[in-house]
Amino acid sequence: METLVSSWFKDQSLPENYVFPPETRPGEAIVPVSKNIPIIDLGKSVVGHDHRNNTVQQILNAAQKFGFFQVNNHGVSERQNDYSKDPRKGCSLYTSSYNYDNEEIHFWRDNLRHPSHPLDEVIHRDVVGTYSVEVRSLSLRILDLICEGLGLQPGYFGDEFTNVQLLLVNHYPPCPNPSLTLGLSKHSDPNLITILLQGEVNGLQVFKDGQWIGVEPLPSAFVDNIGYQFQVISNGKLRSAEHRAVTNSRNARTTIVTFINPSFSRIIEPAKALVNECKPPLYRAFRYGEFLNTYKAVKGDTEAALKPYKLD
Ligand SMILES: O=C(O)CCC(=O)C(=O)O
Ligand SMILES: [Fe+2]
Repeated sequence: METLVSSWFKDQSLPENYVFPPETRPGEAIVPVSKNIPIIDLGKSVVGHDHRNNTVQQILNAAQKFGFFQVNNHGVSERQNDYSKDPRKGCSLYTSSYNYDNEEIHFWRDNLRHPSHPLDEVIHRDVVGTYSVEVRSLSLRILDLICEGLGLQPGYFGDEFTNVQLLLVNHYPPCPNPSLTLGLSKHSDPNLITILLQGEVNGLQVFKDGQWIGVEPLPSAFVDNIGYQFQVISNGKLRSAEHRAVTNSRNARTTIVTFINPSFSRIIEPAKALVNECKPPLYRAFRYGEFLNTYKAVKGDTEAALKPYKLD
């Protein structure tokens, strides 16, 4: 395994193979934190029909407009999580990305990847197990609220749409030259929906209308974003927004990511209820595993990822 950035960054200037080309590096431009990405109080969705409808509308609007929103009063308990490496259990600790060997330029981050559902594969069962169960139920709750807004039946995303759940920890050490490199380059997430604990250090940015906007770090809130699969299933109604992680020279940043994924063999296609003569399907059916191969091959080219599946 390549050495983690965390173990060598201190006495170094930025190595050549972390310098992004001018068109993709963050540069010196200041990206303001946006107050427009909605922060939704999920507690309100349980106190009566009107509040619930209102929450559904807020989430749906955010998922359509930004592909991103934050939720608080989400029911996930606050706790300090402690993760470690266990090669026997499919838990992996690596630097940059799983594709290190094929990268021309590396990301300024270390990463821990951890299977978190089904639970019999889990280590640290008490801490990671509880966290995973709680975040899973939050994800399914958000999915149900979105289903309600889209006109899909509750539970639409049961079974094979959601049964692979991954937990990743990103660690971005302080960086000697944040303007030249990235923690993660521009991408959309390949999965159905992502639930991210951003912590208190700024760094997540969303690409909206040709501009980068910062996502406000709110330690007690979860950031939620729509993945490619949800864009397809919603027949283009929801957007899988492009985003990236920038670094900074002062503070290390650690984020905890939960990816909710379909199983590899699950057929993904626009939901029948969202397709009719006026709204023909925008995408052909494919298996999730097939998409993942395309996603890996196009190396973060967000246009190219869905291209083979688009119908004219
Ligand atoms: O660490 C972050 O802020 C973003 C992480 C992310 O986008 C990802 O892991 O896909
Ligand atoms: Fe992402």
